[in-house]
Amino acid sequence: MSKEDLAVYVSNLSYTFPESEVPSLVDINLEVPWNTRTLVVGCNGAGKSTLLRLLSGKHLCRNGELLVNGLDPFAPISLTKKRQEDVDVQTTTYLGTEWCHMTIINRDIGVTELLNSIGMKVYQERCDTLVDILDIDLNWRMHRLSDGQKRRVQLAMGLLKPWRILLLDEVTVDLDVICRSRLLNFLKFETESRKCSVIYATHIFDGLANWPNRILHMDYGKIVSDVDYKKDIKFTENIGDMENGKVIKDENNKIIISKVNSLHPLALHWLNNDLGLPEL
Ligand SMILES: Nc1ncnc2c1ncn2[C@@H]1O[C@H](COP(=O)(O)OP(=O)(O)OP(=O)(O)O)[C@@H](O)[C@H]1O
Repeated sequence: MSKEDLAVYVSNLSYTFPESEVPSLVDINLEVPWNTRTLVVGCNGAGKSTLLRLLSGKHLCRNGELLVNGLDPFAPISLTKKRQEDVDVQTTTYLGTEWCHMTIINRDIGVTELLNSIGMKVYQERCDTLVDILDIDLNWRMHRLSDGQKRRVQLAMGLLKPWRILLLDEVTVDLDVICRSRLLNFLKFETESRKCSVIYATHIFDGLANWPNRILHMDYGKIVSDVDYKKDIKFTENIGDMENGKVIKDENNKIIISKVNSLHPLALHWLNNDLGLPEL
């Protein structure tokens, strides 16, 4: 497959912020196919946001090559030749945590007005779905919302227009477990039903089993592990006399994860009860 036909193609990409002497990304090589969900994992400062922001065209890449949907993400829209099939689709949608702190969002403005301003009527069916799964009340006023409620509005706005590549930068951190799980299901459905891919950087792994196709581990600006979820990972009841939640590699280099103690099912159970919903 040619690099233009991939969702994302990155070759020998290094990036140093203008104010910095140390590179934030070092020789990144990455190919992301269509209809995939990639998780990006790493310590604070590992380079996850920098990578996602470069993919979204927020910073100019000077060292290396970067293509998103076959296009240079930093090139002005007027110079990019969109394919006919992409005319009604956004190439990238980047959703980061900073949105909720913008003054414009924290005004006395209604959710319906905000959604209308970005084309709610054009995407009415998608809008209804998003309002439903994110449990949004269209009468909400932004300045009176909790952080998690603002986040849900951000997600509904960000996901309203269909995108080819969705870059999620830890935006699910303040969602409750039900909302997060519905959102993840929606994104899974999207990637399975139309031409798109999701790259999701997170520190929260509860409820993510069976979601990704691939997991990238970043450290000091480099991709240090690249794991195929189906091929390279196996969950098992227990590994010999090892404690819960341990990880080993077997003789074929497959990653074996033993049973994990998690409070996630309990939280999900309680919140489903609170909302009068059946167990998923
Ligand atoms: N605007 C900036 N100017 C200079 N250096 C920066 C800037 N933004 C980030 N960095 C540096 O780049 C490196 C990677 O940061 P990045 O935000 O990509 O990490 P991250 O993996 O997303 O971390 P976190 O999990 O904390 O969000 C860090 O060393 C950080 O200090």
